[in-house]
Amino acid sequence: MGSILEVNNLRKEFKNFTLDNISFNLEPGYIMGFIGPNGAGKSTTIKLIMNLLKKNGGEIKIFGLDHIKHEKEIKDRIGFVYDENYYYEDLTIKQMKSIVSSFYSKWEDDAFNRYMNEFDLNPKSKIKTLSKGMKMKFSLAIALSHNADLIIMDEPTSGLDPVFRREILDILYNVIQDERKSIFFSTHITTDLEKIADYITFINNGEIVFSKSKDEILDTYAIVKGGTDLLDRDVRSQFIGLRETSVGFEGLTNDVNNIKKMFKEEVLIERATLEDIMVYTVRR
Ligand SMILES: Nc1ncnc2c1ncn2[C@@H]1O[C@H](COP(=O)(O)OP(=O)(O)OP(=O)(O)O)[C@@H](O)[C@H]1O
Repeated sequence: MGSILEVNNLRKEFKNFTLDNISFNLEPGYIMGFIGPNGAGKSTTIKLIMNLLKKNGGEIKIFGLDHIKHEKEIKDRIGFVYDENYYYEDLTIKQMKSIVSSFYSKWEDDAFNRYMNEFDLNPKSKIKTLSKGMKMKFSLAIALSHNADLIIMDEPTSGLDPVFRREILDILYNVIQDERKSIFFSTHITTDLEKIADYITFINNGEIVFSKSKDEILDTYAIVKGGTDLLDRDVRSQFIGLRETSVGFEGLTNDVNNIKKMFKEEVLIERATLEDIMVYTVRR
């Protein structure tokens, strides 16, 4: 089976920002996390994928099909969760569901009702009375109730408490178990990705830093700690980012084997978290 989502050399120009040369692939059965600092271009990329913005260059294929030529067919198979609420505030959950469900050919009322119970939402509540977290739960219930093969979400866990976030992660993990579906979502909560993502795509300043498997990232990146006496120009250049204090240095490498060879027992090597990788890379 081919890729579920294929992005090649995607380009979008705004007056003060350019997203350029964005490429990555997502295969069936996997979860990809999309990370990057504020303003890196995550929402823009997601809007381009969903054809909510017009691209200036590149190619996007979903289920092997061009995302514009086959937009209707593709969107029937995508569950989309977006950080801005796009529902009619004066309608109840039930009324809104009736409108939205009519757009999907494989809508499943049983699944939706199950999520309503699971998420503790009352179908009679008006949308405008829902808290931010409850609106997110409603969006998720819609996205998960029409047999979508690809779930795309822009910061779905922001504004959710840790208990519900964990619940969501478990649900997402279950979604990919049949190995046909995939999930692509942006988040600032990198610990969530450490729990469930298979692949991480990291963008900064409108460009890809990497798009790799989480295991490969966590195997090659490391935090190195040592005394300042070890730092000369050559050594400094081995690090992606470096923080110096009066007693020593702490740096991020993406070639831990080389560092081990260079310094042997002279430095302390620790596992880098996704947050370390993001912070050091952005600050340089
Ligand atoms: N419609 C627009 N017109 C002009 N500039 C825009 C538009 N939409 C986004 N931008 C700019 O594109 C850049 C990337 O924004 P984007 O929302 O994609 O970032 P992000 O990675 O999602 O950030 P955050 O984590 O803060 O949500 C920003 O500099 C933003 O100002």
